[in-house]
Formats: sequence, structure tokens, C-alpha cells
Amino acid sequence: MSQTPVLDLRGIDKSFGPVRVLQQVDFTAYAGEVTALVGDNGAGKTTLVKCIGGIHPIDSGEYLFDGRPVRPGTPREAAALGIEVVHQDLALADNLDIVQNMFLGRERRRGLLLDEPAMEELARRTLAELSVRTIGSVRRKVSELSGGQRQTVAIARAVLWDSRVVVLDEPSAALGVAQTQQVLEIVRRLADQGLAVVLISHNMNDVFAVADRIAALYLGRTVAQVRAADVTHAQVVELITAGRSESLGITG
Ligand SMILES: Nc1ncnc2c1ncn2[C@@H]1O[C@H](COP(=O)(O)OP(=O)(O)OP(=O)(O)O)[C@@H](O)[C@H]1O
Repeated sequence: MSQTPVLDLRGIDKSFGPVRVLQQVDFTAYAGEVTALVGDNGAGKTTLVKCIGGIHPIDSGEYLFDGRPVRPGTPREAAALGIEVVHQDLALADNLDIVQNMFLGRERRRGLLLDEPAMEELARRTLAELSVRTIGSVRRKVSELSGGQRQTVAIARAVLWDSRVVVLDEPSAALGVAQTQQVLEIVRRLADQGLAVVLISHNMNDVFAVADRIAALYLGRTVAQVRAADVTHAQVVELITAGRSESLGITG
């Protein structure tokens, strides 16, 4: 494909002290596609995502955004590029309402005052574009929401800012079947709206339900970047657990 990836990381190394967590990792993600990032516990998925999102500086390697070299050094710098990460803990403030959470730290102001009507309207519109079902009033406290609704608010907060890339770290980890389904529908919709979506998941059903591409890490190394349509569940499980899939001709 001749299309330039939105995210293109090449030969990324990252160590914490003596521990080499990422070694020569390659990772690409394209606009309009869901790229699943898979790997066993400790494979380095979260670390890679934190490098992408500006939380961890990479030690070496190339980081291209729209084909241009970048080095986001903080989440704010990543956000300025249009990269948003929804972390596993969601980082929502329970005692605040949905609007306050969505604009936390990036509030809209009119003069000295907060522009509540504008924030409310934008929150409502963004949620309506995403939500499978209604989430109720945007003035509900986040503590009142279900797990799926909380995930929806966290995703809505991430896409509020003309984002180009949204990274979701295990969005369905704590959800039941119906809520997982809703979140997956949102994930698909984000890609259909033209975002590059990166989805970390351990659940092969979720991966195959929404992913266009699959990138597999094994012990901190990239072992495959493939189209989901070109591989089977069994092959991906083999990549995750053994770092190779004989039938793909990858030697690991
Ligand atoms: N700040 C840190 N200091 C030292 N080691 C770290 C640090 N962060 C992560 N690691 C180590 O790096 C390795 C990769 O961790 P990471 O959380 O990226 O894996 P993961 O693939 O996201 O795993 P999981 O699926 O369990 O979340 C692990 O061995 C972990 O102990």
C-alpha cells in the first residue's frame, strides 16, 4: 500500500535501567484502520504505548508522524500532534461530572469564566457521535456511570481534540459481554471516521472483531505486523505465546 502511515516507529529501543523492555520494535498504524497490538503479559505493549504517547522518551529509533520525524516528550506534546492515549485506569475524576472530565485541564473559557454552554454542547455532540446508547445527562457524575459508560467518556475525551491517533489500552478488560460489544462498536466507528486506532487487547475475539491489522510483540520485540484477514486465531496465539508462527514463515 502506498499510503503513508500516521504512526511509523522503526527500530525503537527502550530500557529501564538495565532492563531492555523494547528492542528494535517496529510499529505502524494507518488512518481509517484499527491496529491491534497484541502480546503476552510483559511483552512491552504498555511501554510502547507510553513511548507513542510521550510519557516515556525512547532511547533510540525513528518515530515518524505522517512521515515526519517527531519526538513527543510529554503527553501534551503528543496531544499537540493529535495523539491521545486512553490508559487502563481511564484517569477519570469520580467526583466530577462528564463535561468536567472531558475538558479536565483543557477547559474552554470565555474571558475569565468557563464557557459551560460550549463545553456542554461539544461534550453532548461528541458522545452522540460515539455512543451506541445514550449515556444520559452530560452533567451526571462519573461515579454514577457503568464501566462501559466510563470507557465511553474516556474515549470521548480523547477524540474531542481533532485527534488523529487514539490508543486504547485494554478497553474491555473490566467489561461484561454487552458493554464490550458497545466499546468495540465505538472502536470501529472511530476508525470509520478516519482516525488511526491502536487497540491493545488480550482477547482474540475482540481483536478479530474489529482489527484491520495486528502487530505482535514477544519479549519486547516485534514478531509480526500482518493484516488480520491474512491470519487465523491460532497463528496469532502462536505469535503471542511462542514469538513465532511457523505457518507464517516467521522464525521469531
Ligand atoms: N518503569 C519501569 N521500570 C522497570 N521495568 C519496567 C517499567 N515499566 C515496565 N517495565 C517492565 O517492562 C516489561 C514490559 O512491561 P509492559 O507493561 O510494557 O508490558 P505489557 O505487554 O503491557 O504487559 P501487560 O499485558 O501485563 O500489561 C515488563 O517486564 C515490566 O516489568
